[in-house]
Amino acid sequence: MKNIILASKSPRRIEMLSKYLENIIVFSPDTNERVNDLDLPETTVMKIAFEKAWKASCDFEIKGIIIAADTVVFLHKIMGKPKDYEEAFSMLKSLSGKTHSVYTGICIIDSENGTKVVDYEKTFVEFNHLTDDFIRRYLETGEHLDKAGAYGIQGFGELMVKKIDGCYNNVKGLPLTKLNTILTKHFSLKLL
Ligand SMILES: Cc1cn([C@H]2C[C@H](O)[C@@H](COP(=O)(O)OP(=O)(O)OP(=O)(O)O)O2)c(=O)[nH]c1=O
Repeated sequence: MKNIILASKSPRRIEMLSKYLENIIVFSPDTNERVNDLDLPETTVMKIAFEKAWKASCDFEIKGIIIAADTVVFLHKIMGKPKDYEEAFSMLKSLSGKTHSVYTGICIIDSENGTKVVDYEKTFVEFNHLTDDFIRRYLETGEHLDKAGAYGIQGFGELMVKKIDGCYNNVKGLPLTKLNTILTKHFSLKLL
């Protein structure tokens, strides 16, 4: 059995993958996640996921199947993790009462034989109308800090969601169904 290396520091990605694969090795590559406003969200997430996996394949001495991902929220523009309270507030205000999409790019590289696959998943999320008071109380929880679009669907952010269309785990940062399909098809590895 090959080593499975998750190139991520995201606790959600670690938890989701560990549910299916024992003894995954976690390595967090040092990458510069630069977003160009003019790029398409799908191109952006696939490019950043590739950079994370590629950097891990270059920098990590242990070889194996490397899995990396990147998530953004998209509504008229790409939203990554908010840099401060004001940006988080304005992100949630702009998402209020509307449907946005969440894109996660995934990249899998077998650093033993060079096989590489890059893909993405898209999920639509419709938000309720959010009052300024609700947004302020939500931001007080601090949950938004390390999350694209300034919310976590798996946490208190669930109170904002009116409807979701697509893969739930994709919103949390790892589209497990798509990942399983790719691992089975190209890497002879089944999650279950
Ligand atoms: C929209 C949304 C995002 N997120 C998270 C998933 C990602 O971890 C994060 C977006 O940041 P990313 O840059 O995709 O990932 P990361 O910096 O957390 O981890 P790493 O680069 O080391 O793999 O937002 C949620 O947990 N819940 C949500 O509902």
